[in-house]
Order: sequence, then C-alpha cells, then structure tokens
Amino acid sequence: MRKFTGDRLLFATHNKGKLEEMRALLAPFGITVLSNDDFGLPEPEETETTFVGNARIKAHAAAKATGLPALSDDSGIEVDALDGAPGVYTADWAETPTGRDFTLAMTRTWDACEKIAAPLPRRARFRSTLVLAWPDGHDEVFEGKAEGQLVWPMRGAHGHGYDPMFQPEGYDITFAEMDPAKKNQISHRADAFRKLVQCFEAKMARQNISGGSPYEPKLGYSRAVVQGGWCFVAGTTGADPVSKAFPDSVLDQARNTLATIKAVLEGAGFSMADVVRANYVITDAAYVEEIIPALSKTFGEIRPAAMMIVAGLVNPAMKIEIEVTAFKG
Ligand SMILES: O=P(O)(O)OP(=O)(O)OP(=O)(O)OC[C@H]1O[C@@H](n2cnc3c(O)ncnc32)[C@H](O)[C@@H]1O
Ligand SMILES: [Mg+2]
Repeated sequence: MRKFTGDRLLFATHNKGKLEEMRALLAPFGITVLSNDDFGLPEPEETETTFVGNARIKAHAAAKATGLPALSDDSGIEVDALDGAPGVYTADWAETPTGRDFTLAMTRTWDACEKIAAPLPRRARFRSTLVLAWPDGHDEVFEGKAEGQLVWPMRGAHGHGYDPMFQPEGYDITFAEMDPAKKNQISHRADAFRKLVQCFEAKMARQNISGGSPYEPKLGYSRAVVQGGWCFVAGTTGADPVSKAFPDSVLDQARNTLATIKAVLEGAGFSMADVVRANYVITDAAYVEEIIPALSKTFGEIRPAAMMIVAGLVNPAMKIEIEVTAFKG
C-alpha cells in the first residue's frame, strides 16, 4: 500500500457535511485538509454504477486538476427491502429542479418501503468508499459500512443527508439525534477511514502534553504523549491538586492520581474508557486492600491489562504511582 507522506491533502467533495466529518477524522494527523472550494473545482459527473467507480472519478479528477493527492468519498444508503436501493443513486433520489431536497428523498425512501409493505424493522446500511488518488494515477481504496434500520418519522437536526431516518444498530437514536463526534466514531465513513489510516502511518503527528511540572524539562519527560490513536500517560502520583501535599491515606492518593489521569486523558481527547493498560507502583503490599475502592470504581468495568509492583518511590510521602496507556481506534 502506498503511504501518504505529504502535508496537504485535498478532500474532493462538494458535500459540507462530509467535509466536516473528514476534517475531524483527519485532525490528529497534522495534515492540512483542502477542499474543492479552495480550488473552485467543478463537480464531476458520477457516471459509474458502483461506489468505487464514482469515488475514483472524483478523486482522480481532483488529483489531476490540482497536482495534489486527493481523497474522495462515494457513499449511500442501501435498504434491504428495496434490494439495495437507493444505493449508488442515494444523492439522485434527492434531486429536484431547484437542487437537492433530502426531506423529499427520505420520504421517497420510506414511501417505497410502505408501497411494498416491507416488514419492520426495515434493515439498511450506509456504505462509504474512500479513494485516495495521486496525480500520477495511483490510487488506494477503502470501504466501510454502518448497519442499522430506517425509522419514521425523521428525527434529529444534526448531520446531513439521510441521517434523520437512519438508526444505527445498538442505538435508539438516529444519526441526526446523535452527538456528531459519536456519529464520527461509528459511521460508515469512520469505518472506511480506520482502514485509510494505514496510509498515514508515517504521518501520525506526535504531541507532547505538559502538566506544567518544573521537573518535566529537567528530567526530560511529558505528562503524556499522544501518537496517532495512542495516549501514553506518564507515571502519576497523588498529591492534593490544591495544597500539592500528599495525603496520608493511600486511598486518597489513589483517588487524586486517577483524577489527574482522567483530566490528562480528557484534555488529549481520550477517556478513561480508552485505557488498555495500567501499571501500579505501591510502596507497601498492604496497600492493595486499601486502594480497592478507587480501582474498582474507576476500572471495574473497563478492565485494562494491569501490573502492580511493590517498590520505593522518589519521595517518601508518595505511596502510589500509576501510569496508563489509552488507545482510541
Ligand atoms: O459527491 P460528493 O461531492 O462527495 O457529495 P455528494 O453529497 O454528492 O455525495 P455522493 O455522491 O457520495 O452521494 C452520497 C449520498 O448519500 C448520502 N449520505 C452519504 N453519507 C451520509 C451520511 O453520513 N449521512 C447521511 N447521508 C449520507 C448523501 O447525502 C448523498 O445524498
Ligand atoms: Mg456526488
């Protein structure tokens, strides 16, 4: 697979909703995302009968016109009861003489199901095909999907296109009712994007996060380092956040430590639920029993792979130090 090594990528779409989603997905990679609007590129005719065919038309036309690597998305919704329609023609179902009307398109889709008395639930999936094309004609293809069902009436005001009538599997809200960041984790486009990320391996911008400690430059470390989908949080101890003193109780130190780690992770765009590994150092084996309430409350459901060591720490007032690693796929 050819790797993307540049700094600028053109996302060849005329769809503002797609552009917003793709900008958010590409944000961690330190790539400047340009759009068709930056170049005034015309919307090429999508004459193929497959997602990949149309995605190739869009990506190659843009790469050729600008001399930049260009990414395109061709997507649509497939309804099982309609033998996969509207599918590749999803945008066409919205066409009117005065522009695209997605309320009309969704009404047409639901009416087509009603007409044949399609049984409920009306299973459907969004598909997205991403094509990354280079000006020399090479391309890479990535496919994604999101399973779900059609719902009626339309619900929600976020998103774009057919989002108000699509309820993804495992949720009781539509894509249009969902927080856009959540949609961007589970959508067909996000699914395809996770495969595309292999092309950016060399590009995953590293970010050192400082906690402001004067020891960081002296000892040469960061409170956390984010690299791609990973966040490595440094060993963290349990001083009181206001007085900076270490409480006597190891349980209180554990709680302070976990609160600091949570704040660091959230500041880096991760959450405690993303923690895949936790390493603990305690200064006395007897502390294990004492810290159980803090550990089970925080990690009882998340269950990272863990190790606990009994050893000395740099300051005798410190009774526990914790480091975690988080991963966001
Ligand atoms: O071709 P470009 O310029 O990228 O933009 P487009 O909107 O024409 O995009 P497509 O040709 O790929 O058509 C995809 C259709 O599927 C709809 N669609 C695709 N992804 C969607 C999503 O995440 N949510 C809702 N509708 C979506 C979208 O509204 C379009 O009508
Ligand atoms: Mg289109």
